[in-house]
Amino acid sequence: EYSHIQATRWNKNVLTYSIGRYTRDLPRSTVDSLVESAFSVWARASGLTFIRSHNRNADIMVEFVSNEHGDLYPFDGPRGTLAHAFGPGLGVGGDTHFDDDEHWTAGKTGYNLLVVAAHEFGHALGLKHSRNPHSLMYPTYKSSHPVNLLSREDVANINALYRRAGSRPNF
Ligand SMILES: CC(C)C[C@H](CS(C)(=N)=N)C(=O)N[C@H]1Cc2cn(c3ccccc23)CCCCCCNC1=O
Ligand SMILES: [Ca+2]
Ligand SMILES: [Zn+2]
Ligand SMILES: [Zn+2]
Repeated sequence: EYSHIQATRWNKNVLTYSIGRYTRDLPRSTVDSLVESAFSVWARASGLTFIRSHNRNADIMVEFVSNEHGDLYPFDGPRGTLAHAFGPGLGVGGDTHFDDDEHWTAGKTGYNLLVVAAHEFGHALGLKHSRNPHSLMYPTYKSSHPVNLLSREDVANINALYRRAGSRPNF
């Protein structure tokens, strides 16, 4: 079990991710593109770069698992908790798990993978929950979010954590 060295933010601008176990609810290519889209939501707002890798020592491991799955946070069957993500750090840091007892979809029925993944990756980057129901980081699932998912508050919070990483100084 990793001794999870919890950090408040990543100390690098380029992060790798790898997808392990998939869900049977969606074609793999659909999962790949929804995960990529969820990362790009945060990339646009933070200046961070996310690169997909195919080995298990990526910064962020993305997996669909159910019930007991090897960390201290077993899932709970259908509904209830939909997913969780560890905050920035070595080893298990950033790792994101989706409860495969949920019905994952790319649309309005079931739980929309893009919406949930974008919320989880917010946690994986170091964001906490927001009390603003319009925020993507609100603690409960909402199927309807604006097209680009992030509220002004989400953008402000990710900017506070990663001041537009990689941007040029304005002189
Ligand atoms: C915001 C999500 C994408 C991620 C969060 C998990 S996390 C760690 N990443 N913040 C989540 O799963 N929240 C629960 C919160 C929740 C709502 N209820 C629950 C009943 C039992 C347990 C949890 C819940 C009431 C019934 C509805 C259950 C289905 C929807 N579940 C939720 O919205
Ligand atoms: Ca569940
Ligand atoms: Zn887990
Ligand atoms: Zn959350």
